[in-house]
Amino acid sequence: MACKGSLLPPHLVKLLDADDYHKARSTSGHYYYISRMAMRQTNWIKIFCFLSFLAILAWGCFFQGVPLYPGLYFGCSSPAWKKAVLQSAARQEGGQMTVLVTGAAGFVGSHVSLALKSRGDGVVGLDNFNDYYPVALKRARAANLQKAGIFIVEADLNDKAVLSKLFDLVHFTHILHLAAQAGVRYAVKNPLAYVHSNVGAFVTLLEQCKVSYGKSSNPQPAIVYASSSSVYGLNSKVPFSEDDRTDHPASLYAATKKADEVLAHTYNHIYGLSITALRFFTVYGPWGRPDMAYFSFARNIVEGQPIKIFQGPHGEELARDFTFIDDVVKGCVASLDTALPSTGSSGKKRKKAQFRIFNLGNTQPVKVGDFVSILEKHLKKKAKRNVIPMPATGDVMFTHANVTKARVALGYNPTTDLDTGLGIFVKWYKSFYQHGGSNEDMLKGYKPY
Ligand SMILES: O=C(O)[C@H]1O[C@H](OP(=O)(O)OP(=O)(O)OC[C@H]2O[C@@H](n3ccc(=O)[nH]c3=O)[C@H](O)[C@@H]2O)[C@H](O)[C@@H](O)[C@H]1O
Repeated sequence: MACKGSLLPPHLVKLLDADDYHKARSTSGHYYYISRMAMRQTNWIKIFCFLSFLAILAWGCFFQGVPLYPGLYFGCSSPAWKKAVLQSAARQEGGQMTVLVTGAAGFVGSHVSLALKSRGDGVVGLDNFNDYYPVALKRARAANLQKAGIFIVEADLNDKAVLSKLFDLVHFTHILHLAAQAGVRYAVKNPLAYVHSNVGAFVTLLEQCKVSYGKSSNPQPAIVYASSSSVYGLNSKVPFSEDDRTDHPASLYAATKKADEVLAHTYNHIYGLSITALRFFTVYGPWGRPDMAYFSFARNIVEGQPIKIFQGPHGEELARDFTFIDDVVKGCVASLDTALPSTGSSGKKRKKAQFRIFNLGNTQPVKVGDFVSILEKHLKKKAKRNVIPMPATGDVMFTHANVTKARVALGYNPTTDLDTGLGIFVKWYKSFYQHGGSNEDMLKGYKPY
């Protein structure tokens, strides 16, 4: 095929003169000669490889529903994508509803999706797999969902085209909207991420829900979504009750969650969407968020790194109403079960629709120092405590939920105390990130803000 110029036998020189060979390139002073025939063959091989690559890509994108790029959905029109969505949305024996869970690869979203699927409800997930914390953990949660038969549409909620295709395909009876830019402190660093995900995406979703099924006049879905204890902001009256005013947010995160509550009211009022807001109180547990204190403190303690414990301006300890994931899952499922149908149709309200707000807390606030002591006990290792003044990044001094309303309307009854819940978390943490295991490096280099 190719000969080094300096080694060409004399009979080939003749051929070269006859221009049957092509001077291809020069390397360290030597010319290479490739026959024109061989070149043509090589070019055909290249073209064949390139076309095969394109064919495989097109097959993956079209028939397997693989996104070409986040938000760019070739697959949304493909038979395989539609089949996967419809299979995931199909109810099994005992299932009463068909739910779109946004943020399905997130902490709370993955737990509730599995709970719904296990009792037979149809569940379709949606998640943008953003990299606020290591994506590998989200992928691992998504793999659990996939094993249970739950398909996650990989898209940004702001992508109207994807939403519209999804709603054309499936008649969702309920939306559990948990997708959000989470984290109180990171909002000082990246405020627009919160506006994009917590405000923009929520409005995009509400707009879709308001017009959904306009043609067939089916009811719009009922919506249950994640608000936050942070809306109580600088309030001093405890425990926090849903009737309290929420006009003094301490962080931009809290302000976006408050904005969601106000927006939800507007859509409920104008379009008859049935809407339930759930104010979560520092939810923790297995498969949790590595940016949160219980997780990042556990990691630092295990690795022998110091932890920063914030304290108030006069040396006061901060306290949180830490709430275990299993209790929150029960609250989410009960909210879906008790949600009344929306009353609007074709974008018009027919009559007043249900509008609810519930605290989902544990009702037993624990000081951060005591919470660290419980972690130390379960990890069997002392923390290197570094007590510092609370930075001006949006934290509040305490949270404490009154859950009477949720008890009455949802039968919500948190039963897991912090000691029990952290014990379960630590067990999961140690098995998931065990030394020498395949997940050990998952958090390498990650530092929560
Ligand atoms: O209920 C909510 O609405 C929110 O709960 C959660 O926020 P927080 O209550 O702030 O939880 P988390 O970060 O675990 O800090 C716990 C405690 O440790 C203190 N804390 C934290 C970090 C640190 O380095 N040092 C420290 O003392 C810190 O000051 C705090 O006192 C969710 O992240 C948020 O998305 C939202 O859902």
